[in-house]
Amino acid sequence: MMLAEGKTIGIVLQKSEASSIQGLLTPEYEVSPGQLFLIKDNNKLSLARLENYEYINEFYDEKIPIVKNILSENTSFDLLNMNTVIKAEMSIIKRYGHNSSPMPGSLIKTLPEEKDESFLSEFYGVKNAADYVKYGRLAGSDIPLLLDLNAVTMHVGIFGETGSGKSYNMRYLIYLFSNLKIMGKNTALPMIIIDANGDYVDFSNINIDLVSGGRKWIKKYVIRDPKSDTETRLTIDLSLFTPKDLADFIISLKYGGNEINSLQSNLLDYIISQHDQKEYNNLLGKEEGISLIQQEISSNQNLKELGFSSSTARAVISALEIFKDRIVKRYKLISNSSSINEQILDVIWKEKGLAIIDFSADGSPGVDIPTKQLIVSYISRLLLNYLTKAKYSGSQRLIAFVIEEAQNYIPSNDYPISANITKESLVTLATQGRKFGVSLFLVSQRPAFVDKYVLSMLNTFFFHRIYHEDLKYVMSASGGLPESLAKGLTSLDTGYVIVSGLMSALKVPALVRIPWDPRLGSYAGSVERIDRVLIEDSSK
Ligand SMILES: Nc1ncnc2c1ncn2[C@@H]1O[C@H](COP(=O)(O)OP(=O)(O)OP(=O)(O)O)[C@@H](O)[C@H]1O
Repeated sequence: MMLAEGKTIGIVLQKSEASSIQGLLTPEYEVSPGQLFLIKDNNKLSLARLENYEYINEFYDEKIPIVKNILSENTSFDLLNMNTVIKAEMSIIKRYGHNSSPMPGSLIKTLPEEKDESFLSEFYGVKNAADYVKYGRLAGSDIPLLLDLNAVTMHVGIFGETGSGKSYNMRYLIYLFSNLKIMGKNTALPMIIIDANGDYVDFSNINIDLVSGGRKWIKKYVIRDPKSDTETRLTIDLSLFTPKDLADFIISLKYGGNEINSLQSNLLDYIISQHDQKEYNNLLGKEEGISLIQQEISSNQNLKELGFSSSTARAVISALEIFKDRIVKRYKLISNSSSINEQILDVIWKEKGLAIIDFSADGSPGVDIPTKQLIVSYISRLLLNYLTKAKYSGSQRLIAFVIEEAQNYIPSNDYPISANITKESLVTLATQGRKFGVSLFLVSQRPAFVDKYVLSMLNTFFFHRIYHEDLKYVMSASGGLPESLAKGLTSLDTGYVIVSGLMSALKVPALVRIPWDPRLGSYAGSVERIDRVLIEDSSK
């Protein structure tokens, strides 16, 4: 079958190295770097990406006196217009059933308007386009990019500066992954989302219909008293942590999360280690339990021998007091029957569920970063335990874990936040996840501040407009982008994204437009238009 083609807009004039060609395009057609075109050499079709272009005029040559003359004439602009063409540099990124590069004289064509499944299968060279998720539109065309769900466990990064459209993109992805149709069956990707700013909470109530196509279970978790039956209080189970993790956490909480006094932490580690793991929730999750531990410290005769001074002991007792006030009394975070546990993960798997952990100021008022880290670490451990057990008992499962503001959980060394409790468990998830069926989606405004090792384990990227300082990290994490796309990355319009990596059926980085859908667009985290807010009637 012959692939459909679009309008002819230019001609190839020269072919250089292996996949590089030069051509002329009509100036009537607006082009942008990174855009894709079909090249037709007799009956051989190739797909090419526009790398560079410039508008040139036939009079453009400073040495010719005519230029001076025409510039003083009124009609000069018309003249210039008439004789202007676009000189384009392109590279061939795909050849359809042949191995040659287009010869001079080949036609340059826009992508066709056609987008039925047989066309898409042929265009991308895949067996059956219906097995893929149709995402956005290739820039300058109506053709969706096909995403391969099979590569989702190779982890995904979504990066872009504030306001570049990350949350909208994530909402769009959640929407797509919530309404999958595979071999005629409705299904969805089970997901747990760390929602930093309440960007997804509406999916659990007012906009539940957008995500319930393939799901039978959707829940929002908060760290306060639930206000309605669509909310569940989040509680966690401390027996998943080691005494060292807990000691570090409790001591660091006292110092705002950024410092650990190792003597104090060692002392508390020693005390917690005296107890069975099953007791941790009763001991550290209840006021009485904490009093018991405090007494154990103050009455322990061995501490001096072990090298701990009484002032260290007093400091640990006061750290436990802070932990009690905040984690136990205020957040009521710890429970033997935690509200997210392996049974719930099983439900999330079976019902293709969506769990939204609302870390916004509304869902988790006043909750500090160390506590959020404890929760993220807890969920990572739970996920790995659950999926590992499932795998060893012979059944492959899959749960995606979306982490917004990833720099707070797996910071690079340059980022002034310590995150020992999450870093290790997330690195394990990233490395082991593929085997056991975890798919990490890391979302961040500042990829430069995300741990390099974890960045290197992501294999699919959605790059929105990024800060100049992040360019270097983005380039190295993604294994390089073609210059045409890289140079536009810091000025990309909102609504455009560069998709690269294993999930993309195009195999090479592509510039994609994410269509705006007002139903997906109105949500808690979106910025209101200031001008509209200002003219709203304040007496209402
Ligand atoms: N695909 C799109 N098409 C048109 N407009 C868009 C698109 N995506 C986002 N926008 C606009 O850009 C605004 C910012 O988008 P969004 O909130 O997704 O950015 P963000 O990168 O998540 O920002 P932040 O990091 O501050 O959360 C949206 O409120 C919306 O008005």
